[in-house]
Amino acid sequence: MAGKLLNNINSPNDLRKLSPEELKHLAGELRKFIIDIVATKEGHLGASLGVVELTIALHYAFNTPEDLLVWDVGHQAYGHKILTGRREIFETNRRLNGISGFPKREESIYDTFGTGHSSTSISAALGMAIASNLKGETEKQHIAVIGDASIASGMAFEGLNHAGVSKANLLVVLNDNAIGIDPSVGALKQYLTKAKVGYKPAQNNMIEALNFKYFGPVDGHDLDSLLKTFSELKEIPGPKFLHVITKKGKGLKKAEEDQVKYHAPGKFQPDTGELLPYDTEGLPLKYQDVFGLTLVELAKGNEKIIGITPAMPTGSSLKYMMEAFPEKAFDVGIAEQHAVTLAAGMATQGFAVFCAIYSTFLQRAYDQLIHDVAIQNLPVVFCLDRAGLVGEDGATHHGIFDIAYLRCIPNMLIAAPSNEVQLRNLLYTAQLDLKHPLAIRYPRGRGVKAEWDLPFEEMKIGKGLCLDSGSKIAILSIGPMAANVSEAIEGLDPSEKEKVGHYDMIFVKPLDEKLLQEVFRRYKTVITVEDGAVRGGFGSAVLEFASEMDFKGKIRCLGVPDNFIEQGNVSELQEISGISVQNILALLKTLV
Ligand SMILES: Cc1ncc(C[n+]2csc(CCOP(=O)(O)OP(=O)(O)O)c2C)c(N)n1
Ligand SMILES: CC(=O)[C@@H](O)[C@H](O)COP(=O)(O)O
Ligand SMILES: [Mg+2]
Repeated sequence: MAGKLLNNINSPNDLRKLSPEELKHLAGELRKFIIDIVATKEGHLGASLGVVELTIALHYAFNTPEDLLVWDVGHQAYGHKILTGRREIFETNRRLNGISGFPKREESIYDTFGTGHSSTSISAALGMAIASNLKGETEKQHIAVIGDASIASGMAFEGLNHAGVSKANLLVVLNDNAIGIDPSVGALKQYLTKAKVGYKPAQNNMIEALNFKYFGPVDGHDLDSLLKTFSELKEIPGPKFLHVITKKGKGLKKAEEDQVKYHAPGKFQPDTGELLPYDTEGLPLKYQDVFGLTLVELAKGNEKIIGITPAMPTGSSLKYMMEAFPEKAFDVGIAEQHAVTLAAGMATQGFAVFCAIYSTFLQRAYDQLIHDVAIQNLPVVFCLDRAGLVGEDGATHHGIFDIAYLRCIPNMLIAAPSNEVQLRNLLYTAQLDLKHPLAIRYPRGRGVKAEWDLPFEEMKIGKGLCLDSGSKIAILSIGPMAANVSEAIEGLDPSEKEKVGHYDMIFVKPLDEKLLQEVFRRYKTVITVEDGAVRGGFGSAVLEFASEMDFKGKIRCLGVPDNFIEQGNVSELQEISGISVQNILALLKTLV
């Protein structure tokens, strides 16, 4: 499927044998190859299309893998993967047992640093550059490629601040396409926009103020000028910064026109970019939309409601609130730490703040959760989207640690709805008169109910539900695992079924101790099922309480095991983790 030139590129050495004219043809072939594969296998499209020329120029001009190239986030590194020996296996991208959708050290020597979360590249490349100095490798080049949304994050600035007073041989390449997943936000974006249109960077350059030598802006689709610039930059020691202007989705008209949609568009026609029709008729709504639409509904009746998202308005569906109440909904950019403390600040002033963050990205703001929210017992509501196994994004993105990392924080309440109606009612309850911080975790993808927008009902904090009572085994599920458990029970024979009770606990903290005491009295065997890390998670909470109660029966905890789970679809990953319907059914069969 690859074009004639690309077919012969098995490493950057092959690339370096081509003439500048051939490199331009290669760019066309590489772009087509990415489009053809992503069109059928899905994945992140726009970012990789935007850096085709930049990728070729970097590998051509620098001596990779001796020179160390670090990609920020890594969703734009498809071209890099294809040019560094993974062309033949690129169709396994993001699949079970295939290659990762992000750079990964164990996958290739060209992947110098594992990524997935943003804004780490400057610190990582600086670390490598300082290490090279210590080892006396003075010729080595270190390059961080970072996007305009990712560089606005605090961590990137921590890296720049340090690099500016170092002797590190570091080149920061800013890939500025003026968009993240959604349009970039903030004062830095305004500054970069001015720099592009001839603002006098020499007099007023914030990058130079940080002791970097500033170059650019250059057209990131002009291979000749990229090659010339890189060959000059190689000769300049110390921290350098190159501002490159690119277009996200470059080369596929539809992707250029709708950059948000084509960040990761799903399946499409490779020649036209037309999205393949996907019939959603009769399917339940996505959890994210239940969150986004419910928040708007609640905000209509409660003027104290505020919404915050760090850079994921579309992914979290906070966009609905941003459209309906622009003055009360904030996209703060890739700034999870700021988002949490901003929410805390607003909460001190009596607002009902809903901070929508993907579970995996909240990891960034752990101290803020403890220091700024929980110690002050501020009633911020954390809407943790993408909790559980997320699928094809893999180990960097699974939202599996939240229960364990939140459960140990005093004052923190943790809920996990098992369906959309519960999610709505939890959101409703959260804005009534919340006394503590509350995390509501829900999964990626669609819910389970045909009807989701039923009238609101207040939920009792810390109250679980008995879905089925039995005589021998109690299964305690949390969140969306209720559906797997119910289906597994359905797979039992009627005589087996009556032995199994099922409890949808809804709250991890506080646990429904009254319900648990009843369970411990009634059953000899208890199974807990969760879609998060089994160590320290919901099952551990039940074990702790069982020990306090001196429960004499057996407890089995099912959840994501103590190793990192790679990419695959969610069903495959649930099976590997031992929490699929089949896994639960098989266990029940052995126990009844
Ligand atoms: C810490 C963190 N927060 C949020 C995300 C989700 N995310 C992935 S890519 C992206 C936008 C990145 O934009 P930019 O750096 O401009 O790169 P581009 O996509 O334009 O190439 C975001 C918000 C993430 N990966 N990591
Ligand atoms: C690279 C990255 O972090 C995001 O693009 C992420 O893949 C989005 O995930 P969702 O598809 O679940 O919104
Ligand atoms: Mg960008």
